[in-house]
Amino acid sequence: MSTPAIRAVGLRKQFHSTDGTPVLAVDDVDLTVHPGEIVAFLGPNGAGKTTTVDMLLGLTRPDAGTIEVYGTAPGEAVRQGRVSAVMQTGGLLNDFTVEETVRAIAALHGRTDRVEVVLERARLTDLAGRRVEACSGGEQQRLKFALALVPDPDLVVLDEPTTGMDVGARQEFWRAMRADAALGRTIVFATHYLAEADEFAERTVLMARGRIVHDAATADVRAAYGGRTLTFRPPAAVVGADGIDAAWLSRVHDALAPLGVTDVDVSAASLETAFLALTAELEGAAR
Ligand SMILES: Nc1ncnc2c1ncn2[C@@H]1O[C@H](COP(=O)(O)OP(=O)(O)OP(=O)(O)O)[C@@H](O)[C@H]1O
Repeated sequence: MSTPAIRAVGLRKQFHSTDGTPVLAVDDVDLTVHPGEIVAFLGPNGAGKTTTVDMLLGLTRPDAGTIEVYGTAPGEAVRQGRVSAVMQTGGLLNDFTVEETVRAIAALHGRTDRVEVVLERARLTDLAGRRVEACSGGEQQRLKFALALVPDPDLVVLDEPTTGMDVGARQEFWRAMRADAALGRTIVFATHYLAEADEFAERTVLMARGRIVHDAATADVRAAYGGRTLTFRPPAAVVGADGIDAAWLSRVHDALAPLGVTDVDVSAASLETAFLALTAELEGAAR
């Protein structure tokens, strides 16, 4: 069996909040990721995703446990160019163009031969001459992705790379990632969004309160946690400016209760659902 891309055993990290209360950010995490896997770390705010990622990159030292990346200490793997990261925050120089930024980092790595290919992989070739400050948030994240690819790493770690992007930019980002991953790179990313794990990762590690609570094929995690929502359209006559007529809704509740249906929820379609429906409609109309 080849050396695992990541091997963590009994990882633990504790912080102290401002009032001195201990916070166990990562609590006894065991994790093995094999080369070529695409793994999502999924979990709510404060689950411990970023702390785990930081330990993976050698940015934070665990209080207990061990972590190896390709059989060596994380910091060493980063120095060897085997691991790169796309972090939530982090500096890009506003006055540089996209291409100048990539060239500068490529020169530092002694890999100026990689400039064209990484621009292409991050779908930035057409934006090469644009100044960083004129790039959208999504384009700047793709630029960070391009920079991460410069040393041709075996493993790319992304910490919530699409936070703050609109749906279109998110999809563009993942298109670039997916094309690159198809070439065999190992990818680990942290996200809040089940949809991102669902679309992109073959394996999902679900974290909550510092622990791994589920680690399985994404399809299985979806089946266990995704749930299903049944939606229906009420007749127009019961929908007014203030929403659905309360008496009518109460009759719906009464009718459904004997069937064992609970948590009947009336909500506006999410932005994502609405966006996808709209684009499908537009594509349909264009055909
Ligand atoms: N430097 C720090 N000092 C004190 N507490 C910290 C520190 N870093 C993280 N924590 C705490 O550790 C816990 C885990 O945080 P972490 O950032 O790893 O979670 P996360 O899953 O990445 O969350 P998010 O999705 O919000 O980024 C949280 O309760 C957080 O407040």
